[in-house]
Amino acid sequence: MRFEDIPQPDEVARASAITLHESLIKPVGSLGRLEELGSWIAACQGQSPPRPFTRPRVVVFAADHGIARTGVSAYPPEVTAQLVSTALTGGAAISVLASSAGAGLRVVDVAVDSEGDSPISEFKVRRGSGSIDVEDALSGAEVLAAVRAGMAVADAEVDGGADLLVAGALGVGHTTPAAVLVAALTGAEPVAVVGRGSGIDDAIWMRKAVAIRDALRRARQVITDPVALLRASGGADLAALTGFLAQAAKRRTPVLLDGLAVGAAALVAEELAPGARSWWVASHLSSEPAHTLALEHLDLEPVLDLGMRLGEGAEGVAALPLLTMAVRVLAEMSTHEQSGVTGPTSPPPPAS
Ligand SMILES: Cc1cc2ncn([C@H]3O[C@H](COP(=O)(O)O)[C@@H](O)[C@H]3O)c2cc1C
Ligand SMILES: O=C(O)c1cccnc1
Repeated sequence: MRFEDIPQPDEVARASAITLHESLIKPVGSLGRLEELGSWIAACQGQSPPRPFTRPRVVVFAADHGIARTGVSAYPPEVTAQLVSTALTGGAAISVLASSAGAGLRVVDVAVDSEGDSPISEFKVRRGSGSIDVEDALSGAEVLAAVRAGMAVADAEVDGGADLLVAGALGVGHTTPAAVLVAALTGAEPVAVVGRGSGIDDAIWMRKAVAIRDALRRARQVITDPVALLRASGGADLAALTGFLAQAAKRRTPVLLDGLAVGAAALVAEELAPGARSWWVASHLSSEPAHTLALEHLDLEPVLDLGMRLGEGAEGVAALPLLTMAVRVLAEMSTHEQSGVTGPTSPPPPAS
């Protein structure tokens, strides 16, 4: 599986937004990163000024992980299903943050270890995953089903009018496979990617480091094949996120990336769909060390550094209000000409 011909954002629209910024009533460049973000959205939409968002959507992929049974998380595996229910009824961090930022929330159960069908389990590929220190996370058929599920959700969201996507993941234990994917794709040593996840103590940290070392040994055998890597060392959430991020790019839809799990999937998605990263912005730098490595590898500069380490889309949606501001600046601010405000005494330096 490979995504050919990922389109690129429209550089004419980006240049036009940069020129528009120079004519607005503010010293040139004075809105800093907001200017760059606004121009990026103009490029993604292919028009300057860009349209303010009408349907931003947070999509959170939920899954359990076999490795969690070996004791690599601060919380027991049943918490995943409980968190999914809470996210749906409005009490989770992402429920509150998405609602505050004016974004709709969709939770997709791709492999939660729970019984029965529910409206969010349409794309469920299995319950949990294999314990990646000793076995594959998924079968060959399951990994393809999960990647395709992510693609189908991206298509459904874009067809439903989503004009900005935020990707998130929820699942006890997922910082372990995410760290393994990052180490595999960046060449980092196991110890450099072990983070505190959900708040683990030193004893759990040691177990997690061993699990990551053992899983990485297996991962390195399939390093050149992104789908095989997801099968061996990922999980259904990470695979679905990979499909989601690649397909969003294919559909010319900008995405705000979340924390470690999404950063790891983004690394895999860029391997499968070269150039897809032009459609993504890193919202926040997680305090997970592997997240820093993933963003450096992707050459993505995080917008925020608030000391968050949560995932579940919360880190991703945190930058949405800033992105909304960035778009509205271009769409609504007056130019010197419109307002009669005198421009600079000397011509502005060329935009960098
Ligand atoms: C109550 C609660 C809410 C969360 N929201 C996100 N996570 C985050 O922590 C988990 C990953 O960390 P680890 O790999 O250490 O298990 C994931 O569920 C992730 O989404 C949560 C974790 C908990 C416990
Ligand atoms: O960045 C993440 O995705 C993350 C970090 C800590 C715990 N859970 C998730």
